[in-house]
Amino acid sequence: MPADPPRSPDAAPIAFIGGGNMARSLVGGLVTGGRAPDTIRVAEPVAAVRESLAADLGVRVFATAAEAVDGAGTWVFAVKPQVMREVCAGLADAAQATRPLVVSIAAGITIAQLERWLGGAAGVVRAMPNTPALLGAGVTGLHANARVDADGRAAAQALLASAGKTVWIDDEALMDAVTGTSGSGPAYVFLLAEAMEDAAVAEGLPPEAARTLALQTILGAARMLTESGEAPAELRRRVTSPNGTTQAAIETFEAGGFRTLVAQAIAAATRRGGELSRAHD
Ligand SMILES: NC(=O)C1=CN([C@@H]2O[C@H](COP(=O)(O)OP(=O)(O)OC[C@H]3O[C@@H](n4cnc5c(N)ncnc54)[C@H](O)[C@@H]3O)[C@@H](O)[C@H]2O)C=CC1
Ligand SMILES: O=C(O)[C@@H]1CCC=N1
Repeated sequence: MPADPPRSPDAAPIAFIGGGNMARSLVGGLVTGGRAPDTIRVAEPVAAVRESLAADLGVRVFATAAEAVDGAGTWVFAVKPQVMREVCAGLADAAQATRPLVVSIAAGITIAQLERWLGGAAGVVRAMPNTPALLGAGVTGLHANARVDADGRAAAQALLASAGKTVWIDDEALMDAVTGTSGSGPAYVFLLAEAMEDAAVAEGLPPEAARTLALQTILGAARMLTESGEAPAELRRRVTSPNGTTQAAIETFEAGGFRTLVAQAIAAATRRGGELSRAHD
């Protein structure tokens, strides 16, 4: 039997407001990392989601945010940008009374907005994780306002580190670019997987073989990218024999404007972050 992970029963309670996909990934990472589940309080209005969080992870669940934040020193806002203003307004009195460390993972929503909606003068960390957090293989960009002290920054970093790597971003204006690169980024790789699989089937491969070939290629390439210490361009060069098959494919990608298209896609996602902020102010 493997040893149980170290437990931290004395850890100060942490509250999640919103118990959807990203919250589940982050809470799962915390529990796997050894945080006592009964120190995690999750507010989630959908009963079925609430019950499955409690059953799967052993965390304490509540129907309302006000109940979940009671006694918690860190509040993680994991609701959609559309409802963030209303959710914050409902907690403003409690925020002013208890001055929690606020962590928001909502795309686009700015620290100034969060402070304003919470009644002013809050220590806020804006974080942008991504779904591989579910496997502990995520990456999160983090930006803190000046009201967050070193302990608060360390606490926020530890929280997100349970989901994977963390990167501090000094300029909050760049958080939408983080969203466009890594927050939305897993979907770009999934799209590539779909396209490779479809193309393989179009070349005559059986669907099951096409999926295995495409997915394992992406996994192997991702591991080489992260484990070899080599630059992506160098790894690509080693696959590309002169006048070989890879060269034929890469020339086709380049002629089709692949790099420009990727840049345009990330720019569109980045712009949408700003639009979400303005639309839900
Ligand atoms: N899904 C992703 O890949 C990523 C999402 N995000 C951000 O995370 C946030 C949540 O996204 P998801 O987890 O994907 O959405 P989701 O829809 O799975 O989860 C949001 C949850 O909030 C709950 N909720 C709604 N109103 C509430 C309220 N008043 N109080 C408490 N909970 C309430 C909903 O019932 C839902 O379960 C969004 O702001 C999104 O921008 C950030 C990084 C990546
Ligand atoms: O698509 C979205 O708006 C969210 C934020 C990053 C990933 N999913």
